[in-house]
Amino acid sequence: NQPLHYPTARRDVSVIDDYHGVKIADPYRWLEDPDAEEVKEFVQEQVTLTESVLKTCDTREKLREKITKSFDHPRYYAPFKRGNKYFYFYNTGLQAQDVLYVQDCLEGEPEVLLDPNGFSEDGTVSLNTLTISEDAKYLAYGLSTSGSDWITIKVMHVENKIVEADTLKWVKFTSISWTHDSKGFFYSRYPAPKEGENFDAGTETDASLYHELYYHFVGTDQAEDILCWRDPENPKYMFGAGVTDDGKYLLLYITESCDPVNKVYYCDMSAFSDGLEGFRGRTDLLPFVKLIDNFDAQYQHIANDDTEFTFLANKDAPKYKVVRVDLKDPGSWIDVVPESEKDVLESACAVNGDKMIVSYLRDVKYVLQIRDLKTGSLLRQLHIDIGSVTGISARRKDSIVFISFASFLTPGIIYQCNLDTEVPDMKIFREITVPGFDRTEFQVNQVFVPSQDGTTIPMFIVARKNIKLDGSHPCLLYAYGGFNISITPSFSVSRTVLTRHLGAVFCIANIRGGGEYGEEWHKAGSLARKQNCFDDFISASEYLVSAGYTQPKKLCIEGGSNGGLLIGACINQRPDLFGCALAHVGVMDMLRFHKFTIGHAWTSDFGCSDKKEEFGWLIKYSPLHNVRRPWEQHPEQPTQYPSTMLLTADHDDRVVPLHSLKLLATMQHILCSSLKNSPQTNPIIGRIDCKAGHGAGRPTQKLIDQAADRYSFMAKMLGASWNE
Ligand SMILES: O=C(NCC(=O)N1CCC[C@H]1C(=O)O)OCc1ccccc1
Repeated sequence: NQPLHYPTARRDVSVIDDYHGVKIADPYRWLEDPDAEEVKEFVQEQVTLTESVLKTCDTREKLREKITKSFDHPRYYAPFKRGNKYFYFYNTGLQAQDVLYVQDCLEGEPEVLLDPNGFSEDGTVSLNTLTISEDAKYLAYGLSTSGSDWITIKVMHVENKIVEADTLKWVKFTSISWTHDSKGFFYSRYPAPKEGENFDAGTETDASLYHELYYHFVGTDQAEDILCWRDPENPKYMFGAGVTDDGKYLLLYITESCDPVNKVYYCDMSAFSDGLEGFRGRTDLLPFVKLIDNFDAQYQHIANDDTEFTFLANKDAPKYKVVRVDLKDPGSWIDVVPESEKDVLESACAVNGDKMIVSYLRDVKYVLQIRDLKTGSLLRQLHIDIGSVTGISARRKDSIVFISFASFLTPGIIYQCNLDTEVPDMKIFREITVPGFDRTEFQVNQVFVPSQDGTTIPMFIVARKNIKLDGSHPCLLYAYGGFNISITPSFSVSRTVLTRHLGAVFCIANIRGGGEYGEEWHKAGSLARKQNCFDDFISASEYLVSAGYTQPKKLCIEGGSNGGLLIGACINQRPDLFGCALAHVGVMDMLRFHKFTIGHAWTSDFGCSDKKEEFGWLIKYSPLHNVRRPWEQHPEQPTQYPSTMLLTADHDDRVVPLHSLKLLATMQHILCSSLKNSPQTNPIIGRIDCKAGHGAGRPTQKLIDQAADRYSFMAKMLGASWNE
């Protein structure tokens, strides 16, 4: 490929920070201001460069066509019952956003209740959250614009579909929970950010601090909302509230980071003679009792029978367990379902009055059981194939529950399970089929790969049947590795097109930092041990080469967000091991991430450069600070960085675009532009989207276009050929 003309970005060598005595230059600091003309020019130049490269990727239009065709199939989501109505989301195939339907019974005539596609021409307004009142009288929903985390809450009257005047602004990271009198709901918000002229919510990078819990009465202005809780002494604290099934208690969850730990306070609302009316206009907060007032563990409410509360918890149980406490005797906790030796207790949901559906993760595959809510004893194993339970739609009062399932070769099945019958049947309620996808052509296997320190890392490998292990296959390896998040089997439309038409092998490595084996696995890939994530991913890559699936120049690695950090760190540490790298919305400046939007909440996995010891961890792998010329590092075997695409978007206020912009400028400077005949001939480019964010709510067309761009780039750089 002909040498590219990279834009030259100004280097402000005067910006030098002192971290505990260590001087660190940050010449692209100016790229941190999204409103600066110079930054907009930098972005535009990168967009032009990237478009010039993508034009040469000759599978781009074929991929766009095939992915569009594959996407064009009806997609149902599990129904959920509220009051005496059923609700469900459905997409005919290529609709930008899924549509909410309502019906009087499962066989009833469905009606469109809420169609987010009507909120914008280009589908960039999405439904971020939705909660229906207990009697199904009202629907409260949060709309997000251009993929930003900011939402605006609206209220709709379900019966006549009239949207009330209520408009709640500056809401972010919230649950919505109605009081059972349907007079209003609890929600969380931030103070309004300073709105300069033409303020474009979601492009600002200000830190999100001082979260507050409010109660909104339907039919009133937000200004009259009742402030229920806040904690100005702890600006990082975040508040989530939920009304218990009996309508009696308000549970307040307090978190201060992304660690699976939270405080639990409760308020007995039955003590209020007239609901929250009595609190109108008052300035004191709601009277909460502090059940758990520390961050030692995570507690998630499952059910309560008056003062007897059942929680899913990880207190002294890194693989989680079900516990119970009586509010009258808050010191004595009992185990209802003890922690399992091997399996991670992933979820527990009270159903059919006296039962609970629990899901376990066993070597990254799901196990589903019905247990007695009181005693925890096992009643029934629900058989499911290798794959993921992607949703359990059930309430304690329901005897009919819906279980959503998907896997690498199963686009989606919704099972209907009647818990009243002796043997609960798992009947197929809906099944998603993808045009042109024939599962019999593919095989999935799971291997366990030793990492550098001997830890075995699970990896799923999806390939066409009977491929020769001759190292000839283009291979796409994906991982995440953080925040206690488990990457379990899922179906991907674009991936099926890659395996079908480019002969690609697709792999997911369940590296440390995730939740695959519980809290120990998460901690083993965090803080001082974050390097384990990179070691695991490199070992997984080396396995794919040594086992004959692929070879370095045919191996593409991909990850997003914390997974984008993974990609950035790995191409710095082993530029020789990969032919292509795709890093989505990566956290790339590990010394400054905590200063922007919600980044301060991530110090639980990363640490913080404000602390000397933690600065020592971060400076060693921070992508932005570890770009070096491989041909200078190892003159004996001249190598270069893989072809690299950094993807970001202007309204990403989860991981602000400055991370990718600063890394892009740094890589292009060090590796590409500043040397005349630089050995770096593999392109280093950025795909910067507009009216788009971190990922949630992305409209179908943008999903397709991005997939066509990144995978046609991959195909060209790996030399993969198209077979019809
Ligand atoms: O920040 C996150 N989640 C973590 C997240 O989005 N991360 C963590 C690292 C970068 C990015 C990612 O990997 O998607 O969600 C916001 C939130 C809500 C409630 C309490 C705390 C925080």
